[in-house]
Amino acid sequence: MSDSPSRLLPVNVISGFLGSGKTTLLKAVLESESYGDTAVLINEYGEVGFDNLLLGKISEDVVLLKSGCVCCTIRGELSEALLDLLYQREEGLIPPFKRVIIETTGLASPGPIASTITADSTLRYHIRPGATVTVVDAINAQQSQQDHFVWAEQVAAADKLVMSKAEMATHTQIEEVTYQVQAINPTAVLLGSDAQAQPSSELFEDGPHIKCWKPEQVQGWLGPKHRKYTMTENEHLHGVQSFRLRFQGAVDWTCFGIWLSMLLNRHGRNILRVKGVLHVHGDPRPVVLHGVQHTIHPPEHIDDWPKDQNDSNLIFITRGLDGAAITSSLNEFMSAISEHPLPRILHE
Ligand SMILES: Nc1nc2c(ncn2[C@@H]2O[C@H](COP(=O)(O)OP(=O)(O)OP(=O)(O)O)[C@@H](O)[C@H]2O)c(=O)[nH]1
Repeated sequence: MSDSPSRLLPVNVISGFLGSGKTTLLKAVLESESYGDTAVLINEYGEVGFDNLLLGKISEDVVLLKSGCVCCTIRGELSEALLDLLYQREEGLIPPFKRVIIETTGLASPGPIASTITADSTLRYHIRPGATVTVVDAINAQQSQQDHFVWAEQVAAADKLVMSKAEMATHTQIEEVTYQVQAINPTAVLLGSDAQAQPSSELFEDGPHIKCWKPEQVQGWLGPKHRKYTMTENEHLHGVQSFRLRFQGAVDWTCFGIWLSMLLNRHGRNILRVKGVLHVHGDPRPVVLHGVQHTIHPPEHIDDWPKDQNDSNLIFITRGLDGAAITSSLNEFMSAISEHPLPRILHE
């Protein structure tokens, strides 16, 4: 294959802080006719990949990267996964594809993905960095910028920015978030929720950063207020941990919902993300639950349990709160108020 830029396959990135709406965007992209020939890599932080369950019926060939962060701890695995996709395509083992989309973890800085591609002596003759689309959560942008430096890196590295959850935000919040992201990245096009619900064929068109991205440049884009850009391995993961709650037995939904609302109300700043599937009393279908900082999104049903199992699994990504404390709080609360037999709750 020639290495002229137009012949190289673009590797596009969907970035955005935890719970901002990356998978929601990816799902819409994969449903759109413009993106039928796309290979997908998903990188999740935490032990259990979950996004592929939600995407399962749309794209059964999704490749899950190992738990860890694609911008630092598993860069080698990213190269291998890309090489493997190219090999399978060449051998006709998977349908031909014209682009790759990587959904990063909400804690990853997207920039190093481009360096991973261009530094690899094989990859760089077949693929090239494509556009980065960063999803910005209108409700949580301010808190996330204040608490997590990587939020600004994600915004700075974007060719396009998509503002999610605008319909949940006030007019003032939207204006503030617009100002906030344009101050960091004035050249990126800022798109609204429409772009997330119905992504256009231009969404991943090459943008201003593609030909010139270098990690040090992020410092320039972020301006003097921000600390010097010195990404060390795992630095941005400092203090962040993930664990999984597993329930043996059905859950009392009302009781669980009250507990979770109280928990996020009190500790939402340090509960960066909760997501998972619950088996609730009296409902044969799995209930999908999403919590993002102080917000609990409306639960959704999916049709089937994966692989004939119906265990509830919830992944927590927290800062300074451990699994034992949260499990014990849930056990105590459920024992005190639930009228149903209690499930056995384990954290792993
Ligand atoms: N109301 C509303 N909800 C949204 C929007 N975008 C995403 N959500 C909800 O936000 C929650 C998290 O969305 P995801 O797409 O899973 O977010 P994510 O960025 O992939 O999450 P992580 O991979 O865990 O970082 C889900 O309940 C979505 O339905 C939006 O524009 N409006």
